[in-house]
This record gives sequence, structure tokens and C-alpha cells, in this order.
Amino acid sequence: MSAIFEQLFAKYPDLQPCRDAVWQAYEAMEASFRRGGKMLLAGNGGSAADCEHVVGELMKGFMLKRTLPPAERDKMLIHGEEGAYIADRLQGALPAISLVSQSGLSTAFINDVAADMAVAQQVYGYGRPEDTLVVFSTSGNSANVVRAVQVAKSLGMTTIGLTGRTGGRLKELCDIAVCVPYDGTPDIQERHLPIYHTLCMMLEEAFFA
Ligand SMILES: O=C(CO)[C@@H](O)[C@H](O)[C@H](O)[C@H](O)COP(=O)(O)O
Repeated sequence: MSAIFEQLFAKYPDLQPCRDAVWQAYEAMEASFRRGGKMLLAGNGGSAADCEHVVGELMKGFMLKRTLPPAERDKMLIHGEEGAYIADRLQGALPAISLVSQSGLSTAFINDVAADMAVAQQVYGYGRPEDTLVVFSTSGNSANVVRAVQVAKSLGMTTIGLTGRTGGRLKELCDIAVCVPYDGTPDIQERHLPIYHTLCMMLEEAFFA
């Protein structure tokens, strides 16, 4: 196990009960990216902000400089001097999409069809069996998140839930449930952050070190 993983539990000993689940989440995410999959993310309120945060860590350099490999760099050089400018600034990316940022689609679907199905519709549109769906829910019971997981499972995707002590419905539904040992919404959210930072650092190390 990596030093980054161990640092999480040295810094947050209260997260020890989640140790196996965090490792399983890492392995599932790495396997998905290695088979050409992408990560879809969903959550509400503060957890929606967490989805955006994770996308920011995965889609560009986080702790490491992600210089393009030579073959990728060469593809840009067809544009001459401008190609070099482009190649020098592009960074390796792990494909991740936050499903909470599609305001046009979401507002229309909520207004016209059903609020609890708005994220699920995006999972249906974007999801492939090689992908992971990562959901954050402090209760584990938010209907739009539960529906999204149900659709992802029907599509054969890997489902990972970050939730609180009880885990709510997500504990049973998700392939991997990371249940931090807290009950209050802010306390749960405050422990989700170091967990997803750790997962993003481990993924970056696996693909770009
Ligand atoms: O950030 C906070 C409270 O810290 C709130 O915005 C909170 O995320 C919202 O009430 C969510 O709707 C709660 O949903 P969930 O975590 O139970 O799925």
C-alpha cells in the first residue's frame, strides 16, 4: 500500500474503520481508468461542490506535473510553433465528469419529467460498463443519488458511495460504500474531503509519476 494511503490514516486515525473500503475504492477507480473508463460524479449541496472539486484534481495536474508523453506531444506539433505552445500547456487527464453542473439539462429534466431522475438520466446517457459512478451523500438516502446508482448498476458500471456512519440506502446499493464514522452532515463532509484528496493523489501517482 502506498505512502499516500498510509498518510491518510496517520493524519485522520478516526478514519481507520474505512480503511478497507477506501482501498477498494482506489483499486476500482484505477482499474476503471486502465480499461479506458471515465468517472461520473454526483451529490447534492456541499457534496455537489465535492464532485466539482474531484473533477478539478483528476482532469489536470494536482500534486505532480503531468507532462504529455512524447507520442501525445507529437500530435500537437502539426501546428508548428502554436503546436509547441499547446503541447507545453496541456496536462495529462483522468477523465471525470461532474453530473451536477449541467444546468440546462438538469432544470429541463426536473421541470418536465422528475427531479429524482435528473442525475440518473445523465448516467444513462454517459455511462458505459467500464466507467465508475462516484456519489457523495451524507444521509445515503437522497433520491436523485439513489436513482443514479440504480441506473449505473443496471448498465454494469462500478458504483462507489461516500457516505456517513449508517450509509443509508447507498450502503446496500453501492459496490463499495465508504461510510465515515460520523452522523452530522458537516462532520461527514469534512471527512470526505481528505479521503477524496487521497484517492486523487494515489491515482495521479499511479498514472503520472
Ligand atoms: O452542505 C450542506 C451542509 O453542510 C448542505 O448543502 C447539504 O449538502 C444538503 O442539505 C444536501 O442536500 C444533503 O444531502 P445528502 O448529503 O443527504 O445526500
